[in-house]
Amino acid sequence: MAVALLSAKRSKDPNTQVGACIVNQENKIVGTGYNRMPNGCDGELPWAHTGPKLERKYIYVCHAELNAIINKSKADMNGCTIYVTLFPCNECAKLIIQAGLSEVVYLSDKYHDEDETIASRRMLDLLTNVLLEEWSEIQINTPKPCGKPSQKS
Ligand SMILES: Nc1nc(=O)n([C@H]2C[C@H](O)[C@@H](COP(=O)(O)O)O2)cc1CO
Ligand SMILES: [Zn+2]
Repeated sequence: MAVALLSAKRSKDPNTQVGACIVNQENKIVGTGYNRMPNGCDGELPWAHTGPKLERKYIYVCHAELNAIINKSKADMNGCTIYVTLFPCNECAKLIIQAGLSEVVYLSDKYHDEDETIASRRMLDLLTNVLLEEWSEIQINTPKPCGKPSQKS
């Protein structure tokens, strides 16, 4: 989950940064991702979360889970676990299931009562091999940059 949190830090979403990390049965990392615009579209699409539908991020952004699955280094993800900093939406739940992942570990569930989350839970709960766990709060302390302090005359 700490790696998922670190990945989230790369997101340019000004409102919600989400990170995901997929590990195999030996706990080796096989993919990471964060919410971002499709490749090559950075800076061209809106990050707003209000306003007209086509000027809001939602129809463009690739979710962290999608990116982690796409970035995977392993052909087969059966039996893998996905650590994600925010409970998956319905579209990502479908991807997670179809990719053969066995376990979902999440940190925040801030959209618990949204239809997308309810639908996601419904699908994930249907699979007995998908476990949902809540993590206690973890904090990453960003180290101060090393190197010489700039010299002022
Ligand atoms: N599990 C998730 N993975 C994600 O990558 N996201 C992304 C989509 C948006 O970029 C952002 C949510 O924006 P907001 O509605 O909190 O301003 O998080 C959202 C969810 C929640 O469904
Ligand atoms: Zn999603």
